[in-house]
Amino acid sequence: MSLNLLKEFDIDLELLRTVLIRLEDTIIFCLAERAQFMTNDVIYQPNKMEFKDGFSGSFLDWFLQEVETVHAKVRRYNSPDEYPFTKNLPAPILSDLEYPKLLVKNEININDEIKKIYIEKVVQKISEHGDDSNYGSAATRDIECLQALSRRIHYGKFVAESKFRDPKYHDEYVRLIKEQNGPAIDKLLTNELVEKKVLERIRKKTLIYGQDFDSLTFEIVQDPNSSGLVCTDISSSANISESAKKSKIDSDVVVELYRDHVIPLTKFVEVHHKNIYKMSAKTNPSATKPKPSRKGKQNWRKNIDLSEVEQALDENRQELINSGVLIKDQKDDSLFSLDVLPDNNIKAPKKKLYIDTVLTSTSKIVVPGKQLVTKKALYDPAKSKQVQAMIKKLGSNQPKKEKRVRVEKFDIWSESAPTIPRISLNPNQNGFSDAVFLYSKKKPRVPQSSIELRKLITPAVELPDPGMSYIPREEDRQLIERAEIIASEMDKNVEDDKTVVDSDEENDEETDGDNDKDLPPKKKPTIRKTSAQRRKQDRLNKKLKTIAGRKARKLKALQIRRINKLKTELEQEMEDKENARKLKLEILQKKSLLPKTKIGKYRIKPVDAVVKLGNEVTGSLRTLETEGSLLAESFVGMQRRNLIEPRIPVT
Ligand SMILES: C=C(O[C@@H]1C=C(C(=O)O)C=C[C@H]1O)C(=O)O
Repeated sequence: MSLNLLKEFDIDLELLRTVLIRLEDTIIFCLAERAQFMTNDVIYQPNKMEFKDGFSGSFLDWFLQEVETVHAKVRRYNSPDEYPFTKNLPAPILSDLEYPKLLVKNEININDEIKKIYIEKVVQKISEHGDDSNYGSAATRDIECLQALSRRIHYGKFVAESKFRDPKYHDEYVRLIKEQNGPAIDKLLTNELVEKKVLERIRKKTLIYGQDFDSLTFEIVQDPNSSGLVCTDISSSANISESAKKSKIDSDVVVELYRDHVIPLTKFVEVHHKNIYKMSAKTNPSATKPKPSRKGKQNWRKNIDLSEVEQALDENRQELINSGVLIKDQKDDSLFSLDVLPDNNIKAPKKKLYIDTVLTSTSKIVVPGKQLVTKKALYDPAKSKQVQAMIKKLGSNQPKKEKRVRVEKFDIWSESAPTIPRISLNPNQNGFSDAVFLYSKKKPRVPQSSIELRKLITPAVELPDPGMSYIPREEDRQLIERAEIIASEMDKNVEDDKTVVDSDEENDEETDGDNDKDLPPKKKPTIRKTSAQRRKQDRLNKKLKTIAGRKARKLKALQIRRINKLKTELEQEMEDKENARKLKLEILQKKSLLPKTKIGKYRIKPVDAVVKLGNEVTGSLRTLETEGSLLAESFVGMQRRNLIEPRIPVT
């Protein structure tokens, strides 16, 4: 039976259940009708067909949109029990019908979920897989099935409203709604006995409606309670396997559809419909307890102020429109998510940071023992183009390159320093890096501490020579005088060396300057000439060549002579330097063996021999006192041996 919702009626639960039972038949017959056709999956897939009106979606969606547009225009969806699958339908072209306010206003619509389940789970089970091109017929049956399922499931709103008003459970509902306890509301709404009956009835109906009636035998008799006829003693002559094969639709599929989808979705709608009261329970407790109506149930609302309920419903409606589910019903992980994944768009900066370039060391100075700077990193004039051009120009009279010698690693603390062959530091001959190599491998001169020296040549306590306090021995004094002469010579030599080295450096600068002048001039850009100009130029060039040739030969001979002369001078100079260096080393060697003349700023003043002359000795020799003081002499001796620093006594 179907309710006329335009009329006020008592929203009685049993009445509502009869509507649901009636809808069972509709659904079973619609499914049986759809089962005539193959699945024709292409009608559910978007963009498989080209629509001339530019629609982009599936064939079924297009069909639904067109059908529901017409239904919307004739205000089908103003009815509280009708819900469209298509969004943004046009407004009715007829004036609105006035429906009694049975339900609080709400927008709960789960048709998307219903369509998804129908296409993916129901059609695939009631129809044979394949494509029979009956796209229009199949889609028409689909729309009938979808609309019947949608009505049945959304009837849950009426069932919920009816149960909420039941005085026996009203307070319990209000308490659970205040607590927003969805599961408890679901439990209170559930009636397992009714659900069991529904499934049994579905099974029977599907088996009977679906089977072949010709094989049935039954009595048709007058209904004693009405003028109608009824069937009795129904039996089937077909055997079981035959009847199952001929059934229009598989009863298991329909029972499964109700058990797993229709009943759960109906209760989902009931719970959500109940929840939309939650705001009223919270904000206006009095509004939740309906006052007993003086004129029976029909007028019970007239005594209650529902403005707060309306406002709460509007807020909930907005939540349901936005997300289809009330926010309080959603779990935290569906509302919030942690972004723990790395963001791949952030690319490491490719460009080297300026600070890194500033901080990287570009020094070419090699720390001895550290990783040598590679040859490439160092400028090597022997390899530069200009030098190569100059060498070519001056012919092959260049001094032969000395063989590059590598020395092995050695222990710098070993007693004997390895003999390192002398290698010229001229970058043209051995390569600047070789020179660096040698210097970095040369045994660093370990300064001998003066204490060690003293151990070598002076006893810890210098005993005064016999007669020292009076007159030193002749040979001793001569030795001291000679040492002083050598020391003064050495100082003089050091001065000379300084001047010699300076003059050498000046010479080097001069020759370098000369070299720069000899470098070949930079190329000038060539300008294209006419043939006459070229011929004239050739003639000129020939002339110049002969002149230049003569000049060049002269210049070359001069330079070659000059080279030889330079070479002998250079060798002589190198030899002198070598000798001077050897002499200097010898002197330094000898000097290093002598105790330091002084430490600190002050020299030890030479002490006159402490001796009494003949005319100073008076009186008896018995009363003669010793001259000088052993302590003082030892003190001066320690200063002389650089054990203590000579100081000027502060008086
Ligand atoms: C519809 C009702 O509420 C629930 C839903 C049912 C259904 O969808 O068939 C059946 C019983 C209840 O669990 C009802 O009580 O009749």
